[in-house]
Amino acid sequence: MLDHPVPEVPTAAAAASPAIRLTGLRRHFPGAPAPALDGVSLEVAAGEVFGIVGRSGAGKSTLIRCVNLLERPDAGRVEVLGRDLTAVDAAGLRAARRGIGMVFQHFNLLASRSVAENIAFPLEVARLGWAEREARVAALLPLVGLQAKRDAYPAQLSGGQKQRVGIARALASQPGILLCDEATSALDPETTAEILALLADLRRRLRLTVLLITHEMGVVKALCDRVAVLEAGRVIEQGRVFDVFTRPRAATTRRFVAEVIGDAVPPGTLAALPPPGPGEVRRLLRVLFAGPHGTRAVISEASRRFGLDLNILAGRVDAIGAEPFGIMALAAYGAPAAVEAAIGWMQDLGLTVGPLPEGEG
Ligand SMILES: Nc1ncnc2c1ncn2[C@@H]1O[C@H](COP(=O)(O)OP(=O)(O)OP(=O)(O)O)[C@@H](O)[C@H]1O
Repeated sequence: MLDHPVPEVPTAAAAASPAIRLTGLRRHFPGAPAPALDGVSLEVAAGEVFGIVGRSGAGKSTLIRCVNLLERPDAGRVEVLGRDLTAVDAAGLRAARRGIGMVFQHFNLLASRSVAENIAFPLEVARLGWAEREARVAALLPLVGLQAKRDAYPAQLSGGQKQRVGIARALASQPGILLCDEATSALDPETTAEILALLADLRRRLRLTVLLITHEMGVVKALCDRVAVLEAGRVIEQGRVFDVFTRPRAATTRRFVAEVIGDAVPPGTLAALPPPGPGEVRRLLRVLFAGPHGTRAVISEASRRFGLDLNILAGRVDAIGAEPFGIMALAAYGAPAAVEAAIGWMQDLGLTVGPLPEGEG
């Protein structure tokens, strides 16, 4: 087990102060037509895993690099564990950076150094003695499952093994905060799942605060407690992963979550639906059930009680963390009053019922 400093029991005030607080960050690269960051404010609580998702060019890399000031914002504050890093001197910044580990998409290992030597590298830079470095490396290798690869060189490792080295190196200085810059984007799906499981395990064991950026909602779903969606340098939506996934507000967020939520209506489905019969309406609905019960029983009971035809266009029962949910796209056919009554009945049961968002299908 890694001899990792266990955080002191937080006082009420300390528990309330975030591990990372970004306020009004702006970064406009010279000559660029628009700012990469355009007033980003975020708080990451101690011990949480916070994901930032966005398309290519949204500003994710710039944002995460601002947290340890690899990138200096033009304006705004970067507070880590209560210290404003934009205001500290070079020595203060070096010390603060030792408390912030970083994992990179392309691993950034030194090819001429063995696994153990790569992991020890930041400790050499920090001028730790040999015995202490050896002890840290010996504790980290089993933690990332690389005991057998101690003396191997990066060229002899798979992508997943390389990233395990990258993670161990990031943890070598026993940081409380881990930044992950697209840590699984260069890996295949199976290896991605292994690395995500490793990060989840390490986060729990070492009580890490994790800030990660990704363009994959699957990563957010697997690992994060909260998520922010970045678009054109701005946060357009943020919240608990469960809430953002099940009730996305922005169109961009809906497109992102559709990848993993699986309630997207297959193309052409709506055009192929029959028209409503005489005296009937057709309502296209999105029904969300958050809780331990399935949606299907509710749907069939609504159909019987209100004499409706309910055509399921897409749907899925899933869970985010320990929170199960069911989500469905429906075409409801029936008398107008009966359709309204059925919607009211489902809402009374605690389901969220709304129109199918524009552009579906
Ligand atoms: N060093 C730089 N000089 C000039 N422009 C830059 C620089 N770094 C980033 N940019 C620009 O800033 C914007 C945001 O880039 P950034 O890399 O932060 O986005 P991203 O969301 O991480 O994208 P990706 O997923 O493709 O890496 C882009 O328009 C990019 O071209």
